[in-house]
Amino acid sequence: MREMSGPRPVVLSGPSGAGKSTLLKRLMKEYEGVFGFSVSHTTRNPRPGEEDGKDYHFVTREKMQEGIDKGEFIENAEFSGNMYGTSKSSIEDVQAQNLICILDVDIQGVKNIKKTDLNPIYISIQPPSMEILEKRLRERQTESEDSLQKRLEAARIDMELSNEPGVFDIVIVNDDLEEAYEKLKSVLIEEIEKVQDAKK
Ligand SMILES: Nc1nc2c(ncn2[C@@H]2O[C@H](COP(=O)(O)OP(=O)(O)O)[C@@H](O)[C@H]2O)c(=O)[nH]1
Ligand SMILES: Nc1ncnc2c1ncn2[C@@H]1O[C@H](COP(=O)(O)OP(=O)(O)O)[C@@H](O)[C@H]1O
Repeated sequence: MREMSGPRPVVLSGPSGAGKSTLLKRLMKEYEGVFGFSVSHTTRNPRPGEEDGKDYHFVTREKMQEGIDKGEFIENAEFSGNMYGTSKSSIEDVQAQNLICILDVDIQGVKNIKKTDLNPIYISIQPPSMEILEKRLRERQTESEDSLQKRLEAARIDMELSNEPGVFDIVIVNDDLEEAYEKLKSVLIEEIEKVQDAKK
């Protein structure tokens, strides 16, 4: 599946509420025509403002399981009571355009992608502390209390595993947003310039 000459994909992971989407949206806006987002499938309900086919492919459990059984996914996981997964075509669609494919997956996704030949750059976005993470998740106002607690529980596991050596190429602590964004850019600038040069 990996095009040897194409740009290396990027996996962004880290606790829910760490700031992955915020950083990603900014990156994709600043470097239009450089990145392509791998649109995952999920069984969770769309949030206000989320678009089907853009943020996620919103599907039923039955539909998702059917795709998994057919071998259409490179990885899938259960997170906070819902199914999430990366389909092969979501990555191929981006790679066919010679863009840097960005995947936003949880820690189970990271472990399973390591078993494939995708060979991405692995980046973990971490919150400064559990307290700040909880505050940001509450202020985002997207989760029920139950869903919030499940995310915090998963965050504890994520924060432990992410500190193990060799799991991530880089761990970025998202305290000050500007600083975190600059760090993310500096990690990716080499790949960004390759794509920009190829277009000239
Ligand atoms: N393994 C895996 N995890 C995913 C996928 N898509 C999203 N996730 C992860 O699922 C978790 C929940 O995502 P979401 O419901 O959008 O909530 P949010 O992270 O709080 O905005 C996050 O950790 C995502 O990184 C996927 O295709 N595979
Ligand atoms: N550095 C930061 N300082 C303060 N708030 C932030 C920062 N980064 C993100 N946020 C806010 O925290 C919340 C969670 O960020 P989000 O990007 O949705 O996280 P994720 O995609 O990792 O779940 C959002 O409301 C976002 O606006």
